[in-house]
Formats: sequence, structure tokens, C-alpha cells
Amino acid sequence: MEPEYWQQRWQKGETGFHLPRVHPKLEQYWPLLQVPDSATVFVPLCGKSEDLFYLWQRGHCVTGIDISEQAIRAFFTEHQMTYEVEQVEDVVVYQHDRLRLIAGDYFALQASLLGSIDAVYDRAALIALPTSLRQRYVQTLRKWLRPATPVLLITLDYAQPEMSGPPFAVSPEEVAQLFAGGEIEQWTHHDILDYEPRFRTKGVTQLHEDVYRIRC
Ligand SMILES: C[S@@+](CC[C@H](N)C(=O)[O-])C[C@H]1O[C@@H](n2cnc3c(N)ncnc32)[C@H](O)[C@@H]1O
Repeated sequence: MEPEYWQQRWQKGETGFHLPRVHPKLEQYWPLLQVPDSATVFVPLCGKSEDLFYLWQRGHCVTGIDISEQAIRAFFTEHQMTYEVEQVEDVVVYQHDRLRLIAGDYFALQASLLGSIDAVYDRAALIALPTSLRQRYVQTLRKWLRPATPVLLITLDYAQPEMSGPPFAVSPEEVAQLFAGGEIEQWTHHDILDYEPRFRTKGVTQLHEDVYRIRC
């Protein structure tokens, strides 16, 4: 998926992945990670997710990145939050209090700009990427993290031939392969097809939402 693909989806309002509320699995499982309130949480490919607001409200410093500047501006506008903007090389950094959203390409992000990360929240980031990019995504993430940094990962798994992504199907086996050497605990494996009619319409017959706690 080229960056232009996502820019266009945001421009055309094709953002069916965006939830108008905090993801229920984040509310349920984040507390179990026992990340201190003062920790810095990284949210890759963040869109304008309500989850950013939830993490920020818990007291965390939150850093998100998305290729779409439109998404980041929309987040602040919709929450009536003021912000400061700074161009840093080829990215634009939006900052409000402990919340820092970077408009730029994840794969080109400089570690110095990211700073020190204590935990990661990934919902619909890994699964937004095709197979060829998923390994690069994880390798890049691991380069930035200290050993054993906790990651809350939410994926979707379905029979890939039934639908073309994104979102792409990511199986537990693939998660094990991608994060090999890390400590992986799968916390849930729920069939959520009844709540996701748009997937059924596309021909998906089983849709599992999986939650993992990974120590990278
Ligand atoms: C499926 S959406 C998920 C957004 C968010 N995590 C959520 O839960 O609503 C994937 C997001 O990844 C962003 N994206 C795709 N490729 C990217 C890249 N290379 N760098 C930064 N963001 C990217 C898109 O703009 C899009 O907002």
C-alpha cells in the first residue's frame, strides 16, 4: 500500500476502520498491561483514533504517527484541542500537552524524534499492511524499543482468499513468526463477524479479533 492510497482514503472519507468510540478491547485489556500512568505510549499508524484520547486521559504521554495529516488535524479539531505545530525535516509534529501526533511515514521516522517508548498500542496498524511490509514494520518497531517493552496488539484473522485487504488477515502463527524471540501471550480469540456486517457482505465467513500481549 503506497502512502497515496491512505491519503486518498482519508480525502474521500473511506475510513470504515475508524471507531467513533474507544475500542472495547483497549478498555478491557490495557489495565492488565500494568503500564504506569507516567509511561510514554507509542501508537503507530494512529489515524484519528479515540484510543489516543483514552491513553492520554489515563495520564500517559502519547506519541502517534500517521501518514495522513488530515487525520491528525481531524483528531484535534474533533476534540476541540489546541495544538502547536512544528515542521521537523520531512514530518510535521502536532503537540498538545502530553499528546504528540506526527504526520509522516512510519518507515522513515527517525528514532531521535520518537524518543524513549515504554509501551506500544497497535490496533489496525499491523493488519493495515500487506505481507511484504509487515515484517519490515515489526523489525522497525523492535529497533526503537528496549527489550521486553510491552505491546498490546489487536489483529483480525479470517480466510484471506475470502476478501482482499486491508485489513489483512494476520494469524497467530504469523504473529509468532513476526515477533519470534519475544514473549507472546494471546489473550483472546473472538469471532466478531456478527458485529461486523461489512465483512459478511464482502464474503467473509469467520472473523476473529485476536488480542495479544507481547514483550518485544
Ligand atoms: C486501518 S487504519 C487504522 C488507524 C487507527 N489505528 C485506528 O484504529 O483507527 C491504518 C492507518 O495507517 C495509516 N498509514 C498507512 N501507512 C502508513 C505509513 N507508512 N506511515 C504512517 N501511517 C500510515 C493510514 O493513514 C491509516 O490511518
